Amino acid sequence: MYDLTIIAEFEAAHQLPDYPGKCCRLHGHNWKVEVTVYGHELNQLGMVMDFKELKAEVGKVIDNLDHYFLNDLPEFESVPPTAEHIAKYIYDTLAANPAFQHSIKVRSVQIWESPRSAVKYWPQG
Ligand SMILES: Nc1nc2c(c(=O)[nH]1)N=C([C@H](O)[C@H](O)COP(=O)(O)OP(=O)(O)OP(=O)(O)O)CN2
Ligand SMILES: [Zn+2]
Repeated sequence: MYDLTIIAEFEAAHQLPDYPGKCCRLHGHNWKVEVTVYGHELNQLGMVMDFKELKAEVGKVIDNLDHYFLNDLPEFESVPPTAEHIAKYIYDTLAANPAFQHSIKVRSVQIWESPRSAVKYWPQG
């Protein structure tokens, strides 16, 4: 089995309305996103998947978040845009992509809100 990991970044603002501290105010982060996919079959190039292709698929999801006020997006209408919910949104969107439903699957999505704080999401089971 092979795990492939790529790192992407986006910039976005959010606020956590019920948060008992300064994060209830509008502020932004440079979010770092680590996506890990896995597979055991290698193609004729000796790759599970070209990093370039993986970055492109992740980039399509990140484009939905980049330079937005996350609270305004439909994805965060009923849940707050915490790192937990953002990680799950990226995971679920990638996992719904046919490119990741056969020999290559999404293992986890880790979101870094700052160099000292991260959340990793993967489904149970
Ligand atoms: N589990 C989570 N905890 C917090 C989240 C989150 O999404 N999941 N988010 C926040 C806020 O967004 C806040 O912006 C970040 O808080 P914090 O790490 O405290 O930010 P600082 O840059 O001030 O970090 P320091 O290390 O304290 O300087 C809060 N918690
Ligand atoms: Zn924040």
